[in-house]
Amino acid sequence: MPTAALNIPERPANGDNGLSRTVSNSRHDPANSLSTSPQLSFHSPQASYAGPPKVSAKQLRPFQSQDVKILLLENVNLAGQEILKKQGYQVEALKSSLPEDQLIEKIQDVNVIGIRSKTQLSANVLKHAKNLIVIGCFCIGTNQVDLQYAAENGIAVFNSPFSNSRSVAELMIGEIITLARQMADRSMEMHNGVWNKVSNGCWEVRGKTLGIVGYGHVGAQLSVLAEAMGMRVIYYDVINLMGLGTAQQVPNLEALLSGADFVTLHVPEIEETKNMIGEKELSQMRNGAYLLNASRGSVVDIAALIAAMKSGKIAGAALDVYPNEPGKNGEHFNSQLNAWGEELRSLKNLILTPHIGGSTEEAQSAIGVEVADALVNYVNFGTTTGAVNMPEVTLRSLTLDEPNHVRVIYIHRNVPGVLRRVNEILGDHNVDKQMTDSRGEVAYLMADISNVNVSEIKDLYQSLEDLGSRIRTRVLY
Ligand SMILES: NC(=O)c1ccc[n+]([C@@H]2O[C@H](COP(=O)([O-])OP(=O)(O)OC[C@H]3O[C@@H](n4cnc5c(N)ncnc54)[C@H](O)[C@@H]3O)[C@@H](O)[C@H]2O)c1
Ligand SMILES: O=C(O)[C@H](O)COP(=O)(O)O
Repeated sequence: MPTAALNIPERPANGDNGLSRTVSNSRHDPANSLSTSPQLSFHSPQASYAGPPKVSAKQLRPFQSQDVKILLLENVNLAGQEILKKQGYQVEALKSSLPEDQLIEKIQDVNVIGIRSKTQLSANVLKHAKNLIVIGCFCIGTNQVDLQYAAENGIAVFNSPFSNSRSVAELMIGEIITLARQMADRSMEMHNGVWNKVSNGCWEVRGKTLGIVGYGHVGAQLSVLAEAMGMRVIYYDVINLMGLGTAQQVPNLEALLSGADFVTLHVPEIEETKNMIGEKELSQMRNGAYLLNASRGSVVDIAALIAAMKSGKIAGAALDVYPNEPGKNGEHFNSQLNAWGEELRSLKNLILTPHIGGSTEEAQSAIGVEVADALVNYVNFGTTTGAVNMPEVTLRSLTLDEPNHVRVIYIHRNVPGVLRRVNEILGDHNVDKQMTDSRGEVAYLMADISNVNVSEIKDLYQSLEDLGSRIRTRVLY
């Protein structure tokens, strides 16, 4: 009987139309569908994600809240954890990331996973995540997730695009002055009981030129702060952007490198930015210039940087990110992790920080709330606003005076003829509203349909599932 496989119950004997008991949520295997609440229970929306007050908004439930399993890794902020727990979801929160074998074991069981920059959600890991519907990156970068694989398998990915930008920019300002005054070395010497008062090679930053590579959220914040300290700002970006204040865009990377006293990197990790700063680029920098990297470890060829610092070409550097980073606090940063580890640590006027650019109380709680809200909205309503790998689709809420409505979500391959076939299926019902959009190979359709009873849901669900274009079908009510 198909109902068993789909976890869609038969119409109950009490005459209830059964909508409260029904859910369909599949990817490729209907056996992975999640079952639903046996009680009819409409909940008032949680304050954390309700947006503007909607007195009669009906909170859709994809399945019983306590059936939703969430795994949070890498010490996701408590503010975010609380939002998810308040929904009644099962939340397991770990402080560290997990090595691939442990991750593969854990991910098989969960519907939602929350990570930060360390956890690698590769295709190899995600192929084991048969119940996963959404990933929350509680950070800015999403390079650690195979976004395309996720989209093609109906897994939405959300991040927090700018909640830690200010924290990173402020750290850069602190580091620029620290490098210019060799402050880290002087402090280290004093910690070792050595008094070493020097002015040789120490500078004010006023009047110096800051070169920003990547003028996005972080770069633009930094630009404003640097000008306030009397620095001149130039920037290089692959797109034309209006400079803030008197900052000036330069036409290429070489112009930036040769024109700046301090070069700071704020680009994403993509193919084009891999080893973007290597031997050649370091040689194009001014003699005695400084390099700062708080973007991703893959952007700088560190062996080349070590050579440039040893030769005196580069007077100082600040690194917050590394090609290989420890998975948790207390692990060692040494040559076993990165071949040049010990050599790097021995250099003078080099600030090494453990990927703390976004690690402030302000940034972490803002990120926690933003990403947790996005996850709740996706799980409960199917809303993809802000998703980084899916078309952005939302519909106004269903209301409490629409008890027999359901929301159909259909993620499908973006091929000709699908909408016609989907609408033939939905057309047997009253389609109140519908929105569809595509992004690359994947399309996302959301439709609210009315006057539905349970047997119709089962048929509707199965008909959508049977279409060859289907990636994932969800029915929320
Ligand atoms: N160290 C940390 O804790 C920390 C915190 C936040 C962000 N980050 C990293 O910093 C990166 C930048 O953050 P953001 O919020 O400013 O991102 P963003 O997307 O707002 O800005 C990135 C900018 O880089 C530009 N860009 C892309 N490719 C480029 C190229 N080849 N050459 C020049 N410019 C290029 C883009 O056009 C964009 O303007 C993130 O992707 C993330 O990896 C690190
Ligand atoms: O991408 C980011 O936001 C930063 O790299 C910070 O990552 P984290 O949350 O792992 O510190």
